[in-house]
Amino acid sequence: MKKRALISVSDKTGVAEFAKGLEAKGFEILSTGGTIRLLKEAGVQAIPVEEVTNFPEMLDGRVKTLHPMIHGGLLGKRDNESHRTQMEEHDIAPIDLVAVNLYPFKETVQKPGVSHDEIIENIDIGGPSMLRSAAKNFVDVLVVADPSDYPSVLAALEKEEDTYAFRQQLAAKVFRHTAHYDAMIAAYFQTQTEEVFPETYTVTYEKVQDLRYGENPHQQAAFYKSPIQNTATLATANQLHGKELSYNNIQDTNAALEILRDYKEPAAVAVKHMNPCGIGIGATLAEAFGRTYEADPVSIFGGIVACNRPVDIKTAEQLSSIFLEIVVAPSFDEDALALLTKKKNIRLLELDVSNQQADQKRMTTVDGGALIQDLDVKEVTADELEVVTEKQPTEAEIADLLFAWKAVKHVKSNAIVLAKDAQTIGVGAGQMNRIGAAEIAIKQAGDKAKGAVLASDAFFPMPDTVEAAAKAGVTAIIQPGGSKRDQDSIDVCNQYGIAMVNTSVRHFKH
Ligand SMILES: NC(=O)c1ncn([C@@H]2O[C@H](COP(=O)(O)O)[C@@H](O)[C@H]2O)c1NC=O
Repeated sequence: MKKRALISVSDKTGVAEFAKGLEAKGFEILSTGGTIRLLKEAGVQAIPVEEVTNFPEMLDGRVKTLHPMIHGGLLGKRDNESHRTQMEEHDIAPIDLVAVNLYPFKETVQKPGVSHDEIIENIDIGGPSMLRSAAKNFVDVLVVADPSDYPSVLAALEKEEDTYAFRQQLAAKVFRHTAHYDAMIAAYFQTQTEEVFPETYTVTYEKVQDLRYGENPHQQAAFYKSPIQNTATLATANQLHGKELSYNNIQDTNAALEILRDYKEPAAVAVKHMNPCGIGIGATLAEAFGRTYEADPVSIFGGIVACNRPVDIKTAEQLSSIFLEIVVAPSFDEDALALLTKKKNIRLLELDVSNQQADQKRMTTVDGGALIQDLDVKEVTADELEVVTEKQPTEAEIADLLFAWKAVKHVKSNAIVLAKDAQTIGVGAGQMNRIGAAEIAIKQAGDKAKGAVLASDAFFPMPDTVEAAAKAGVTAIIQPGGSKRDQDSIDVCNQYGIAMVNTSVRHFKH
C-alpha cells in the first residue's frame, strides 16, 4: 500500500516543493481546500480529504478534517492487531505523515482594529487536533508543524533516517507548538474577563536569542519575548550599534526603562546592577543627562543610560566622554549617532519609550512555583501628601520630594534617596536596615546634602534615619508613614525644623 501524507497548511511557504518531494518518495497526498488548490496548480496529484471522509467541508471550514477516517488513520497503532483489525473493518487507511500549520491567531490578534469575531474565527481546531493525534502516534506518523523542517524531513526520508528519536523530536516540537498556540488563545480570553488570578496560570514566550551566558559565565541563558505585544519593548528595540546584549545588559536596560516611564519631562536614567545610580530631569535632554552624570560620576562608569527624548549632539558629546555599556533612546540625531558610533564598545538602542506600556503583571519564580503580582505603578501627587510636621515644605521642596519619591520606588529595599534640584545626589540601595541605606546615601551626597530632600521607600521604625538626615542638612523628608514610632521621627523633624510628608504608600522592591 502507498504511504499517505496529509497536508493542510495556512502558511503555504515551501509546501509545493515539500509535497513534490513526498510524491517523489512514493507518497499519496491528501489535502484540504486552499492547500489542494495550490498543490494542484503546482502539479501535485493530491486527493481532497472529502474523498476520504466522504463528508463535505462545512460550517465555513470549521469542520474539514475532524473525522474518524482522518483521526483513525493518524491514531491507529500499526503494531497493534486489534487496531489494525478495527481500521480494516471501517476502511480506515493509515496516514503516515502530517504537515499542518495553524490559522494565524497571533497575527490576527495583532491586526489594528481587528474584531472579536475575526479573532475567534482564527482559532484553529482541526489543525491542532491533527497535529496532536499525529504527535501522540509519532512512532508511526511523522509530524511536521514548521515549514523550516520540510528539508530535514525529506532528507531523513531519503536516507531512511526517520528514526524513533527524529520522530519524537518532531512530536515534542508539535506539543510545544500547540501549547504555545493555546496559551496565546487563553491569554486573549483572559483579556476578555474580569478574573485576575485564574486557577492555572499559563504564559508562553518565543525565543529571541540564545545569550552568551547568564548572570555569570558558568550559567547558560536565553532571551524570550512575549508573542503578543503591540507596544515598544526591549525585545523589539532596534539596535543601531554595538555587540549583542548580555543577560545583565537586558535586565539593567529593562530596569532603566521602568524608571524612565515615571518621568514625563526630559529625563535620563543611569542604572548599575538594577539600581539607578543617577536620575536627572531638565528642560532639555542634555541638561537632564548632565544632572544624571553629576549625580554619581563614579558609579555611572560602565552603566546603562536610558533617555526619553531623542539624543542630540549636545547630549551625545556628554555621553561619549564616558564609558557606557548601553544608551537607549527614542532616536538619535544623525550627528549624535555619527559621534557615538565611533565608540566600538557602546551599544545603541532605539526604542520609542513613549509607546511603552508595561506588562501589568510581574512574575518571579521560586523553587516549585511562581509569584505573580501587579506591577508597582502607584503614583502620588502633591495633593495627596500629608504634612505631619510643624514646618511646611516649600514649593521647590515639594518638587524635589516628588522627584525623589519616584526615584526611591525603583531602588531595591531598604532604599533611601537624597535629591536636590531635579537630580538624585545619594542612593542607598538594598541594605538590610534602613539606617544603613541612609548612611550610604548621605555619605555619597556629602556637602550636597545641605538643603536636599530625603525619600524612604518604607516607614521609619525608629528616628535614627531622620537624625542622620538632619545632621547632614536635609530639609524635607518623604516617606509612607505608618510606623508605631512615627511620632519619634516627627519630633526629630520638629526639633531640626525639617518638613516631613507622608504618602501612605509603600514601595518595597526586592
Ligand atoms: N476544522 C477543520 O477540520 C480543519 N482542518 C484543518 N484545518 C486548518 O485549515 C488550514 C488549511 O486550510 P486550507 O487548506 O483550506 O487553506 C490549516 O491551517 C489547518 O490547520 C481546519 N480548520 C480549523 O479548525
